[in-house]
Amino acid sequence: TFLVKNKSSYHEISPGREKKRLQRQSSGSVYSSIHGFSQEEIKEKLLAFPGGSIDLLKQDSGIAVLTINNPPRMNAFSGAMMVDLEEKVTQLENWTDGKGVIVQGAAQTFCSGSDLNAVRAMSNSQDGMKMCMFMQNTLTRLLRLPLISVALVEGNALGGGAELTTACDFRLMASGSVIQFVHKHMGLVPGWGGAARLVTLVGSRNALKLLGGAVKVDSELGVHIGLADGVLKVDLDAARAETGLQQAESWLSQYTKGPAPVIKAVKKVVLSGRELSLSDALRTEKDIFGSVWGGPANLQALASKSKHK
Ligand SMILES: CCCC(=O)SCCNC(=O)CCNC(=O)[C@H](O)C(C)(C)COP(=O)(O)OP(=O)(O)OC[C@H]1O[C@@H](n2cnc3c(N)ncnc32)[C@H](O)[C@@H]1OP(=O)(O)O
Repeated sequence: TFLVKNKSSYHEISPGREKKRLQRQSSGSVYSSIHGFSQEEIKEKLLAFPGGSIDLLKQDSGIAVLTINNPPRMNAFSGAMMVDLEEKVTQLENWTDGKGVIVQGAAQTFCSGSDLNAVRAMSNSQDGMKMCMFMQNTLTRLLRLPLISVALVEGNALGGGAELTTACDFRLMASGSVIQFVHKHMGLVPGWGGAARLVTLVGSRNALKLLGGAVKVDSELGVHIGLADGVLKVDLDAARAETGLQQAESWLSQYTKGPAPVIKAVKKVVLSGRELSLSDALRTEKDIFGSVWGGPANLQALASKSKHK
């Protein structure tokens, strides 16, 4: 009963609105002081809820591993982890040699969303809105990184954890794993940008079914509706079996082979095509093209007279 999305839809935006949107996009974030939002004020409040960490491992391969690490709470996001994630995204934005990033949960489960203890303590609507704006900013910057990103989903990705998976370019699901937007059961809707991104990924009708029914999306359904890009193999021979992370790294490396400036340029042209109006995307593509034309990788390819057989 789910729609299989096979083409994107486009809509027109007025020039004034588009200009404002582009200005905001150039900083990567959605909200700033012009929206009455203070990043530092909410950071201070979030830091009152400690526990867990977000761990970043940058590897020589150009692929980083970002781990949501709070196993005693099924990798739920404490306030401190929200702040930590923002800091790690800043580090990834500044990683010159980076090409890709894998987002995973510690201890073979992805993430169970917001830490419910922090949610209870911040249940007034002002704090909730500020937390929502903070996480939208961070997850939007994660999706806009000039790196190809993959969510490696093992175990459960629930609530905010499901939203986090949509802030990556791709999702790989282990068999037995589940992505579930449980928000309705909590009397909520997604607030970390997950609904907007879900509509882009699976279309509005499938998104309505997933949110309205709080549907448990397993790997089969995930692939069917285009939410998941692949299923991790289970090899019963433990000696030969690759871990989920190893499989995700080899899957991602198909797309990250080559010099970092070229891979970053690939991500940037796709990002502008995804987010901008056609004429703005074309102008942005021209600028990005200009950044690689005549560059070292381009000159080397020309000198080697390579054939693409
Ligand atoms: C805009 C953001 C919206 C949101 O993200 S709202 C939060 C949505 N997430 C949830 O409601 C998840 C609730 N948790 C669950 O459904 C289950 O715990 C879950 C993840 C399926 C795992 O089930 P089980 O394997 O049976 O394990 P369990 O229930 O005994 O959990 C182990 C320990 O983890 C804790 N935990 C799990 N999810 C949590 C959360 N989100 N916040 C805070 N603590 C959480 C759980 O309380 C338990 O702790 P303890 O061992 O009882 O001390």
